[in-house]
Amino acid sequence: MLEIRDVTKHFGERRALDSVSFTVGEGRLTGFVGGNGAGKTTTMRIMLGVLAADSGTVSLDGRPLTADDRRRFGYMPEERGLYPKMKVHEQLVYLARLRGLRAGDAATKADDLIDRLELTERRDEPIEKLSLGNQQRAQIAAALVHDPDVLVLDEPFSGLDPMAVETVLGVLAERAARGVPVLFSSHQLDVVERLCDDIVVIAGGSIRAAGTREELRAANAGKQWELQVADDAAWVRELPDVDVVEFDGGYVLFEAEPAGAQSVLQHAARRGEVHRFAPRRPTLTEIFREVVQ
Ligand SMILES: Nc1ncnc2c1ncn2[C@@H]1O[C@H](COP(=O)(O)OP(=O)(O)OP(=O)(O)O)[C@@H](O)[C@H]1O
Repeated sequence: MLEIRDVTKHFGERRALDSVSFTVGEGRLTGFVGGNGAGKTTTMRIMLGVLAADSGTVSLDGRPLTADDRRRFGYMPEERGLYPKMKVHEQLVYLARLRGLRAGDAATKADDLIDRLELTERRDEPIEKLSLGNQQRAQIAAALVHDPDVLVLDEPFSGLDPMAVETVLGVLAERAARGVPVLFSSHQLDVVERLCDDIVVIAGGSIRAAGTREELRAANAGKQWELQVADDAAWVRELPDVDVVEFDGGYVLFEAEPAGAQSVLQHAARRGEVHRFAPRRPTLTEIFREVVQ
């Protein structure tokens, strides 16, 4: 498990991170979401040891991280850093060799990733000749080629078309399934919501929410309830302490305290058939809006 605890970082007078703590569990795909300037890149750089924290710790399986541990990390930095003139396969082999792989292994792993990330036809082209989306795939391959023990990826999905997002997701999910903790930042809340086991939300340099997708949705469920009945549900409007938010025939979305909601259910049951009654779970976009305020 990768753990960041109480990390604070200033740039001059400006506090970029304020006592940031969260964990990335083994085999968990963890999405790190936050608006521009929220502190994602700074947090990731500190995890990788590219930047020093003012205070706080980063540990792996309960021990402070060492330089050796970090050699076993796969990192995709915000500033993409492949050699423009080097060919895709050549570049990946070079990086794998730097990380200590033997020539034969490096070549096999490079070719596997090139195939998995659908770059086969670009294998022997220089990076600078690739489209931006394909350069991005090559960057992801570069972070994975030495079979890292931990993955930290800054915006791996930016600039990818929906098909490429699926391809990359598949590759990351495979690594997670082997037990690798995977942390990636993203602005694409729909991707994070669909894919992640765990979600960490940061705003203004502090963590605003963290947990499994379901925990976050349950914790932020608020006071909204959904009711679906067989007949017209206009009567809900007449009840005290209930605010109807949306209404369509037999469907009502309303706000109420738990006791008020139970009273709506009792009314509904007395009147006829109840098809559905449940607290409404917010989407990640709604939670995000709520917690970053
Ligand atoms: N090297 C630096 N010098 C001064 N300020 C910095 C530096 N790096 C980051 N900051 C500031 O720290 C804060 C956090 O920035 P960071 O890049 O970590 O945010 P982010 O969440 O990655 O944003 P984005 O999604 O826009 O990349 C911002 O206010 C930023 O201006």
